[in-house]
Amino acid sequence: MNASPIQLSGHFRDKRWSTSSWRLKTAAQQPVYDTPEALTGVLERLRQMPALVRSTECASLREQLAQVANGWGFLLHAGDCAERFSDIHRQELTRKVRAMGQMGLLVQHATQQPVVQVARMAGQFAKPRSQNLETVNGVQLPVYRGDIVNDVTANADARRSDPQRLLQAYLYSSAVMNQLRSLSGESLMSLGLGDEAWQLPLLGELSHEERSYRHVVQQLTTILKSAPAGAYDAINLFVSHEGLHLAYEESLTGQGEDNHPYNLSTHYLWLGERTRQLDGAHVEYFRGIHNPIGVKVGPSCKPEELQELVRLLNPNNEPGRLTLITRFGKDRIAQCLPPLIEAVQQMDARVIWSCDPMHGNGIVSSQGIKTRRFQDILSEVRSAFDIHDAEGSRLGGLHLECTGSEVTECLGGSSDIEEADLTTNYTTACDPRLNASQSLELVFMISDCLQRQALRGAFLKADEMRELG
Ligand SMILES: O=C[C@H](O)[C@H](O)COP(=O)(O)O
Ligand SMILES: C=C(OP(=O)(O)O)C(=O)O
Ligand SMILES: [Mn+2]
Repeated sequence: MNASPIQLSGHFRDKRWSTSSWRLKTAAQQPVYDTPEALTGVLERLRQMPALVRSTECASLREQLAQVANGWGFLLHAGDCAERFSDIHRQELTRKVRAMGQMGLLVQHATQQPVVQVARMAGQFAKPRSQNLETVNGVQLPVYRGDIVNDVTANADARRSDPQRLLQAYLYSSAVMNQLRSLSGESLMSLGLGDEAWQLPLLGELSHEERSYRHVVQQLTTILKSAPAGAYDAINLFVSHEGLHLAYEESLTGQGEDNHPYNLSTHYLWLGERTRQLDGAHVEYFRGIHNPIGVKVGPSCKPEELQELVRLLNPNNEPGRLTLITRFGKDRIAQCLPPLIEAVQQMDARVIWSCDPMHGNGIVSSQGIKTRRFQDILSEVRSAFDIHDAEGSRLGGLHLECTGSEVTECLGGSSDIEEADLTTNYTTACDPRLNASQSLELVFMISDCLQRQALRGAFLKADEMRELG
């Protein structure tokens, strides 16, 4: 169901879009290459490469997201902050897919509605940074900008922007896609969902939470064992990455089967908090592609600015096209979110609201390690549900940085990670991720909120059905 178009204000209305029109604008956060001819050659090669996704898959995701925007279902969007070439490893990928699947099952169990799962995977290689330079052991170096640009190792050679990495990023993405496609439709059980996979280390044998978590897992296990194949646990992941490195994104943009332009390297892209300038190159690129897209919204975003972004990115007000991914931090959400919800309501814009409780809750440990507290993450998600409820809106998605193994990057949770534990298994190249048990625990801890919003969705759906007669 399409809503009425949103009146476009301002300068974009008559301007022609092309895959390269972003080049006429200022592009923030782009790497500088010292061998431009090598870059040109690589981009030319990328333009000839096969698509990694079909535009029909992007369109199907858009339709599924339209249901979510209309109040039915939930978007679970999760994965690494920064994928690494060296992490592309069969078993590691299987663990990530299994963890996503388990989170999806918990959401589905709580909501009894479809869960649309989008992984930050198969191309999440480019990172925007707060600073261009950093000092490591007294030496000043360019920052790490993701494996698509340079290497995280702290020396000048590794940190040089290398155009060949664009081709490597494409090839690694295609290897990941290949594994995901080979698993598509398989039963999650086939990835091993025994007791161990569901363990939350330290909830405490007799605590109320442990008992009710056990109960949910038992119910799920019974359902999974008796459900017809694929009914409840089929692996069905879409992939996404931040659309940051515009020359790369341009090279992999082509005509879809419906004749519209699509980014054919991934199903879904999002625009980052640092690159969503209204007159910037990223907004220009994003407005022309037909993939479903997201935009990060942080504390600096003013209501009128958000309205303009919504107009530019979803002028026809199509549900499923645009997700607003808010990331304020647990202490700022109460102040920042309500005026933005009201601004979007005023326009009657059909968007999905998703909560990213990771990027506003970063802290630095006493040993100088980037981390986040499980409790802060949980607190922002709970507040997001409450605020949407109070505003007559609906939280339709959750955006997490997490992984499938037991890393020690975020503090707290049932694995009770303390500052001193952070170095035990800290492997992220950028931001700290929830480990597998912290991710399950987080989703379990918001089951009550999910149930509540699912009920709202069910009422909305019933209204819509009545309207349709
Ligand atoms: O993933 C998000 C950003 O790239 C990351 O938070 C930036 O980190 P920085 O502030 O260390 O540059
Ligand atoms: C860069 C990211 O987030 P943000 O743009 O919200 O800072 C991210 O999601 O990794
Ligand atoms: Mn991040």
